[in-house]
Amino acid sequence: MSEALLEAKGISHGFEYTLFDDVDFVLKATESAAIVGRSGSGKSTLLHIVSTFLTPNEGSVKLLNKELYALKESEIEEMRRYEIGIIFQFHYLFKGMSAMENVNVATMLSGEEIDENLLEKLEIKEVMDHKIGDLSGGQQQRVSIARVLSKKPRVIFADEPTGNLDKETANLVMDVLLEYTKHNDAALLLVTHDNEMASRCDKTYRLEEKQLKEYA
Ligand SMILES: Nc1ncnc2c1ncn2[C@@H]1O[C@H](COP(=O)(O)OP(=O)(O)OP(=O)(O)O)[C@@H](O)[C@H]1O
Repeated sequence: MSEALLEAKGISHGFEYTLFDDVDFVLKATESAAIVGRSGSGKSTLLHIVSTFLTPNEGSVKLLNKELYALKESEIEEMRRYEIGIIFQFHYLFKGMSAMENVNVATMLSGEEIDENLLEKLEIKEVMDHKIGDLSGGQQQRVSIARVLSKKPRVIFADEPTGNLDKETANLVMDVLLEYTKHNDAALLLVTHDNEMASRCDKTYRLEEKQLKEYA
């Protein structure tokens, strides 16, 4: 059986009111899972909790066999830099640099070669020498995905990775993310409003009534 890369136990969190209560969640190697739910139900908050960015009010998160919120800040930084890939709506691209220079930063960290195939699949190969600021929002989003995958992360967290893409491009991005996950013994957790993209994952969960329920 595949090993668990992410294990969340008894997670409760909220701000003015409780968003979710006593949530358990496991994600295994090669597995992809989507979280859907109404706007404001707490999907992004849950994603932040399991991806190192927010300590829950209650519960524990084990990521790559490390008890997340017992780690020192420097260990968490290390994990973000080398072991996990984060694709959030706001992407952290360096605006003044070209797309290729941005991806180079990641390959320098991973010690991997730039995967030309990946750039081709994401349909950004032709624009890699353009400055980030000269690319469209959707192109920038795909450059940020190329950069994250070039790092060869073991777990990928994505918040609306296909949010501002047309359907065809969205499917292409999903192809790339799912293929990466299977071929690299990695895991993918994504938050989306797009049921069609969610249904392409191995598992779909809905956050409702303060619980995470798996879709049949
Ligand atoms: N740092 C914070 N401080 C206070 N309230 C917050 C904070 N972060 C999120 N919230 C609140 O928690 C609730 C859930 O937000 P969250 O972004 O997790 O929902 P979501 O399900 O991802 O929504 P959407 O689908 O609209 O992106 C919202 O009411 C939001 O205002």
